[in-house]
Amino acid sequence: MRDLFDTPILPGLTAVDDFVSADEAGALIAAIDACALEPFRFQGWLGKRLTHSFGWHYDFDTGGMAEASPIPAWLDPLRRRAEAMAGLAAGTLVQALVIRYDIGAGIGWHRDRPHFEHVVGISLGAPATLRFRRRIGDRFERATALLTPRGAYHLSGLARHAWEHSIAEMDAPRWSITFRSLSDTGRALIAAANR
Ligand SMILES: O=C(O)CCC(=O)C(=O)O
Ligand SMILES: [Fe+2]
Repeated sequence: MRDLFDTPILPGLTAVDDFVSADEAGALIAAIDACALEPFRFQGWLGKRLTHSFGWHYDFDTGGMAEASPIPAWLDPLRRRAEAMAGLAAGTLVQALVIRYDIGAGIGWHRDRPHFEHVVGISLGAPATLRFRRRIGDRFERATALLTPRGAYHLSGLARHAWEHSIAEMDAPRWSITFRSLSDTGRALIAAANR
C-alpha cells in the first residue's frame, strides 16, 4: 500500500484493490457464513467476531497449535492467488482463518502468533481501516491502511513483526479470509509438541 507520493506506508505492507470480483465476493461471503463459525475465544473470554480455521488451528485458550480440517476446495483457488500476490511458492499458505465481524465486532491490538510468518488477508463487505502502531520510547508511532471491499493485503517483514495491528469495532458487517504460512518457530513448536 502506497501513499500519495507512492512510498509504502509501512515496509512489509502491500495491498491491492479488486483482488476478487463482485460475484466471487458474494459466493465467498455465503461460503464463510456456511462455516461452523464460533466466537473468538481468548483465555476464557469470548470475542464478538466469529471465526473458523482450516489447515491449522491456533488455540488462544491453550496456546497450542493443532491440525484442523484441510483448506476446502472453495478456498483453494483464492489461496493460490494469495500466494502469487505475495510472491510465495504454491502450497506455502497452509492456514486459512475466516472471520465475520458483525456490527460492534472488531479486533484488538495484536501481532499475529509467532507460529505463522506471512499473512495475506482478503477483505469482504464493509471497508475497514487497519490501524498499525509500534512503541517508540514512551509513545506510539501510528499508521493506517484502508482495506477496500474485495481487496487484499500482505503483511511481512516489519509490518508483520515490529508493528501491532487492529481494526476498530465495525458499524457494518465485514468478512475476512486470512491465509498464513508457518514460520520456522511454528514448525519447531509443532515438531516439539509431537515428540
Ligand atoms: O480481518 C482482518 O483482515 C484481520 C484479522 C487479523 O488481524 C487476525 O486474525 O490476526
Ligand atoms: Fe492479525
